[in-house]
Amino acid sequence: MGLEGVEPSSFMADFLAGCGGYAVVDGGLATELERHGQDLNDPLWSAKCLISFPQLVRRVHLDYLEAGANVIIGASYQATIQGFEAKGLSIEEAETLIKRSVEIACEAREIYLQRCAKGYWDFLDSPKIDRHPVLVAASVGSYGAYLADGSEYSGNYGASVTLETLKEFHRRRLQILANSGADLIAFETIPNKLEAQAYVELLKEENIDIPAWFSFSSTDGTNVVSGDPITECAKIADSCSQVVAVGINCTPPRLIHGLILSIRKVTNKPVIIYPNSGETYNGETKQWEKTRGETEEDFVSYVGKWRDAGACLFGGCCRTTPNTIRAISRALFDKSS
Ligand code: MET
Ligand SMILES: [Zn+2]
Repeated sequence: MGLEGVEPSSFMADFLAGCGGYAVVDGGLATELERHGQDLNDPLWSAKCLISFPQLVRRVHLDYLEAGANVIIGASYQATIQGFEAKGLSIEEAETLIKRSVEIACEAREIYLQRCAKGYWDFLDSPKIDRHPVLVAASVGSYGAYLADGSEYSGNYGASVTLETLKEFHRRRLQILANSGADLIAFETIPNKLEAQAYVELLKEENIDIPAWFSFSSTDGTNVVSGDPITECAKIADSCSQVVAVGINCTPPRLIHGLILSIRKVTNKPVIIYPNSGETYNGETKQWEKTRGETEEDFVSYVGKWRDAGACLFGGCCRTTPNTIRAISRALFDKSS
């Protein structure tokens, strides 16, 4: 799609209008791959399946589209050149796999749209299914996600990691993803201000010509995981004309309402939210722990509140499934439920 001749702000406004005012984002990708039997306890996490089981990645994207997603996020969250090299792959192979993550999502969209065109879904009860637009977002996970040592959830990289370190780490993958056929870049689970700043500078320096969203994560409802205030992080996103949505992902549902209100104090850009299930990830044991996890119904009962607070794009992150996305879609669009 790209941005040639299109103002970033109208890109998102047009898309949201085409979706009926609000857009549905997909749910947890890694979660679904695991539910289908994949062991992702690996530094590459979901990106491991780009090597071992790409058909399953495509199937999961398709499941989310069938559940009502207007945006599917590719499997590049933890796909990095450095990570693939550590597995013995060449730089060329690593770059091909990163690009492949977007191609797989585009293939799923193609299959889905063909099925819609054939009227395959006529019997389904979703009135918007034959006309909902679909965007493919290329995922960029944080430097901490690559380290796979839990620092993705602390945002604490230590003093030796500077703005330049982060820019150099992200530069090449971002170039590849920007030229992969994706409609936009999803900077996800951003843990601190420094990394948001690095992304803003890279978007400019590399003349990236597709839009982006910035999505932060929080464990206290006021700050992102590093302790940097969400308002300061959202201001950095607001300063970049290429950013078409700002929001929160992989954060417990109960914290989302307050975070939407804080973000809206500092930006008029559309707000995107895709919370996790409310369980907590233990970086040491690499397990999700049910502290006060919400049920699917609890999660969905929040959707109206989040919409009233001003969010426009809604999905799920870790531990959410196509059922969560189907329920979100119904809550947003089906007046009878
Ligand atoms: C830790 S957040 C992960 C986000 C990514 N889009 C996924 O669902 O796998
Ligand atoms: Zn997540």
